Amino acid sequence: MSISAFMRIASGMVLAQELMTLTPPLNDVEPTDIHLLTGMLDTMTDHVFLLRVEGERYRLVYCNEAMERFMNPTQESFCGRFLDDIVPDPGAYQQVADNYARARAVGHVIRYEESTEGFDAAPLTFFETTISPLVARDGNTVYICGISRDITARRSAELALKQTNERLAQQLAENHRLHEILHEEAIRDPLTNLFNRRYFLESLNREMNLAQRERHPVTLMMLDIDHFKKLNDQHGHVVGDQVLVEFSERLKEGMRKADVVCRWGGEEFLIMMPGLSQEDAYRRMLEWREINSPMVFKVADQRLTIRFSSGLATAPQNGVTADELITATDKALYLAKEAGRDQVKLSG
Ligand SMILES: Nc1nc2c(ncn2[C@@H]2O[C@H](COP(=O)(O)OP(=O)(O)OP(=O)(O)O)[C@@H](O)[C@H]2O)c(=O)[nH]1
Repeated sequence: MSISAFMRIASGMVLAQELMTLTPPLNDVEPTDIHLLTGMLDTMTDHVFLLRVEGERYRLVYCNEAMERFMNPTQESFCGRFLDDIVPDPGAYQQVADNYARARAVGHVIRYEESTEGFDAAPLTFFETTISPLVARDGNTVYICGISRDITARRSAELALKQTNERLAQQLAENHRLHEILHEEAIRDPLTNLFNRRYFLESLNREMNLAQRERHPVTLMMLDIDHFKKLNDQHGHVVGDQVLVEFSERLKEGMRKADVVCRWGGEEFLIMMPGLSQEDAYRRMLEWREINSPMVFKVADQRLTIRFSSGLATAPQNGVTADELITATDKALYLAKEAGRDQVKLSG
């Protein structure tokens, strides 16, 4: 007979003796029942153990073969040792002891997850453990019996799944961010960051339909920097670009949130003002001009002064489609240019 087989039989006998000599007795248990039981327990892959309660300490009096092999590969004597000796790490021991105290307090089976972190000579493994207090007739808990199932593989799979999910969530957020950037780039003019022509036309068509249904006005205003070619010729294209950027900023600052400000092309800007009558839009434009015309910039140590012309047209009186309204606005702007520039003209 091998040493380990002998030890298993001895362990069964120890358990039988343990349970039979209890005062007061645990139950009407026969030694043959115990041998049968330990034989069965040794066929299990789960860890089965029995701890005797000795004051505040727990002494391991039985563990099945699977647990013995796992915890004690050197085959040194394992049963009979106190738990605080088997689990030397105070934090890890406290966790185990807390669970036992909880089971003793509630007086029935409890289940929890634990790991071998802080255990002596055991590889890091995760267990799902079920323990039960065995209570003697006098009401005292004399044993804690338990069964631990190795859930390391499940835990690893769960962890891998969690990590995969986190990665996917990150990827999704990144895709969303890129999508937003692409969308922004698709609707904005790269130099001035104002809305581009395509976005403006989409918005205007939508707004015109809504305005028709709800019977509210939509006013368009077109602005064009006067003699911009001259500015470019005198100061260079780069300075011209800076003027366009600065002019766009001031334009945005002066408009309402609901207004759509667009770079229509070159040095031409188009603004949609939903719900604003021509009179109100005109008044606002004059107020804005008071502050901003002439517009003075300091670009590359030079003081530049620009002036601009604008035209206003309002739906429905100057046009009921987007095309009609833009044409009317363009004509009003042309009138302003024809009249000597640096002014606002109304359509019709
Ligand atoms: N710097 C710069 N210049 C531009 C840009 N787009 C168009 N332009 C210039 O804007 C100028 C527009 O000139 P014109 O259409 O003759 O208009 P203008 O000189 O402002 O004359 P009026 O509008 O009649 O007052 C041209 O010289 C274009 O090259 C741009 O993105 N950057």
